[in-house]
Amino acid sequence: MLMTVQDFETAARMRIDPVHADFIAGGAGDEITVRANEEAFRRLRLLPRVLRGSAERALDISVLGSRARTPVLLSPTAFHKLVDEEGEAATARAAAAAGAIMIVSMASTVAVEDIAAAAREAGEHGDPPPLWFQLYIQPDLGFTEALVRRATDAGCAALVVTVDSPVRGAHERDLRNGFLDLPPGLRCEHMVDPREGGRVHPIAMSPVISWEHIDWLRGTTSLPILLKGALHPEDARLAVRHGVDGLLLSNHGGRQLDTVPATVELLPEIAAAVAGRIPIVLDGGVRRGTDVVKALALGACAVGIGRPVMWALAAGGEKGVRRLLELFREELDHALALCGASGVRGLPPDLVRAPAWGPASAHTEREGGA
Ligand SMILES: Cc1cc2nc3c(=O)[nH]c(=O)nc-3n(C[C@H](O)[C@H](O)[C@H](O)COP(=O)(O)O)c2cc1C
Ligand SMILES: CCCCCCC(=O)C(=O)O
Repeated sequence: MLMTVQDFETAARMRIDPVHADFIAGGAGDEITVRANEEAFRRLRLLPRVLRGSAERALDISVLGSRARTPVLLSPTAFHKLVDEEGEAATARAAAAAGAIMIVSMASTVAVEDIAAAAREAGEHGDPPPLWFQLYIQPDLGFTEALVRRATDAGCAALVVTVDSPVRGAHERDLRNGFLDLPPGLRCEHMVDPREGGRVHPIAMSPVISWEHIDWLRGTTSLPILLKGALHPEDARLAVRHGVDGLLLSNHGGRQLDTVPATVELLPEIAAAVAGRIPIVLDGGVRRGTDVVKALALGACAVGIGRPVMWALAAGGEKGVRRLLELFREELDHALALCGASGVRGLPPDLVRAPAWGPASAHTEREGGA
């Protein structure tokens, strides 16, 4: 029975090519940050209040004009057709049914128009939250602008610009496995260039992308823009100054620069830097309802999940992702009830106790003896 995120991973591994499982699980370098994300959540403690709960908890959110029935959104992940023949269309149907925002990856194997159609189909009897679109700004700005227009026309309600990838992270598992390209028959649908008779461009990750490009994008679109992957508080302040509407506080699930801190560890500092001027969504290592509570109490308005969605899709297709999102909902509601909270909004930071991070705890660990 699929009762935890770990169960989905175990089930997925029984069904998919180990090379693809490595692509999903893996990170950059020694994968120190991959592990740090989950470990940081485990180290945090919840300190509940008593005699103040409510019969039902409100889990709905509204962020940058997008309303959702859950604060757990689907972070952008590439190549869903690697693990399911319907790929991102199946994921979108599950997200729409759960009332969850899905961020469509620029590197998706289904086109945004078809993903949007799938979401509408599943949300037919309700009102599904809109999709958001993730973008790597390409040095070819004409191509980038056309893609932004395409995502906008498809109904995407926000742009998530990934800025932690001036070059691609060193995914050593993929290098060892020789997994350097998509298998025949699959392609990044958004990289098909109509100007060049349908040639498929590689996604450029370019170190020349700068704040000027963010200014350019700001002038090109009226959609809300979130930056994904800014980790330094000074960059968070700069984002506000450059007219960015929100942050997706993310270290790319440990797949870009290895040894950067866990995102939840950075959250209080980033929240202080933006001081409520723009909303913060956090991803990286969110595996439990209690993790969601911790992130929201420390200043995020929502959280994203990456690998769990890929495992669920691989384990059970659309039904698998539906079950995963239901599981997060059940766990979140349960954790909130136990915390004496009436919903996901306005959770106070004193709900979370953090051990001393940094040199003091490192010293204690050494003394404990390894
Ligand atoms: C298989 C995989 C593919 C990813 N593809 C993208 C992508 O196309 N664009 C992007 O900005 N981030 C991408 N990410 C990073 C996720 O958006 C997210 O930041 C990360 O997975 C969150 O951490 P988690 O996996 O621990 O939940 C990818 C992550 C994984 C695991
Ligand atoms: C060169 C293809 C880039 C796909 C981007 C996928 C991604 O971000 C990841 O972490 O993997």
